[in-house]
Amino acid sequence: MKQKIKLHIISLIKRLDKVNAIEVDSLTKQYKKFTVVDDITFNVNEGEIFAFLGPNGAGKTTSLKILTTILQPTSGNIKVNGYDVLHKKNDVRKSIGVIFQSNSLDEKLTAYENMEYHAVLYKVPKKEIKGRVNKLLENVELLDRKDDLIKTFSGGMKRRIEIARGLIHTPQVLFLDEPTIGLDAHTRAFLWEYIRNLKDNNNLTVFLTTHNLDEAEKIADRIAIIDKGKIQTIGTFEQIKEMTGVDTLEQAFLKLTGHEIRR
Ligand SMILES: Nc1ncnc2c1ncn2[C@@H]1O[C@H](COP(=O)(O)OP(=O)(O)OP(=O)(O)O)[C@@H](O)[C@H]1O
Repeated sequence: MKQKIKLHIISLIKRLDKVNAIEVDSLTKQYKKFTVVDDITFNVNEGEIFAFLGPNGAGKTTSLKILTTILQPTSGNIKVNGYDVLHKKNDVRKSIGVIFQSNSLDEKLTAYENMEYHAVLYKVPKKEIKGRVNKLLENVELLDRKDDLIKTFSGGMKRRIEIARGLIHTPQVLFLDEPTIGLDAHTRAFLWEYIRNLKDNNNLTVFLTTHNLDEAEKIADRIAIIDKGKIQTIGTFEQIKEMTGVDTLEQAFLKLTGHEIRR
């Protein structure tokens, strides 16, 4: 309850002060002498879908891990939902949902049990758990499979469960690392629509990484093109096309980086 009130107050302050959901100032991450993320600065507005578009090894996952408090930056100031990621780790964690590339579901538990376990971890009030789990399973069209073991699910179904699970504690910002990688066209389209609906209906802020040009174009409000740890440009699809004087995101990427996104 206390946490709910706190989140509500922060959301009100944000609206009054127009505080960004994510603020990144001069973020750098180095491993020994190798700079993986190179002095990047950007903001994400509340209720915005923001995509980090770049090839393998560009530094997308590393950035996402820093924003979600899993990795420490070498330098830079980062705030998520108004909380500093270095000094207010727990507050950041409570206010976000994170879905990683690899499956993190327990294969030996049912869909319902996986969701319930997560709800307990995130201290969702006991009497609200059943309702929330069922609603989210319904939203991802898997309510009829709630008592089936995860090991019997397809890759696309698992991804839908993971996203639903990431929303169980009603986070304000959802982080998705390559949300539709390896999925068939139908599941991809379903998830794109689902993510857009979350933004439209719940004012959820979404930060996603992708190397899929189509994905960035279809669902992102703004796109940051990242290559070799550096942000090359940030803007809407239309702005990026205009800035680069080309017709597609693929051509814009080539023009900005000098190489294709798939190397
Ligand atoms: N612990 C580590 N030690 C050294 N180098 C690392 C470490 N983690 C990542 N890297 C390197 O940092 C670079 C960026 O990796 P990152 O995973 O952030 O890229 P990415 O854009 O998310 O690509 P992908 O989609 O392939 O994950 C890569 O060259 C990777 O090898």
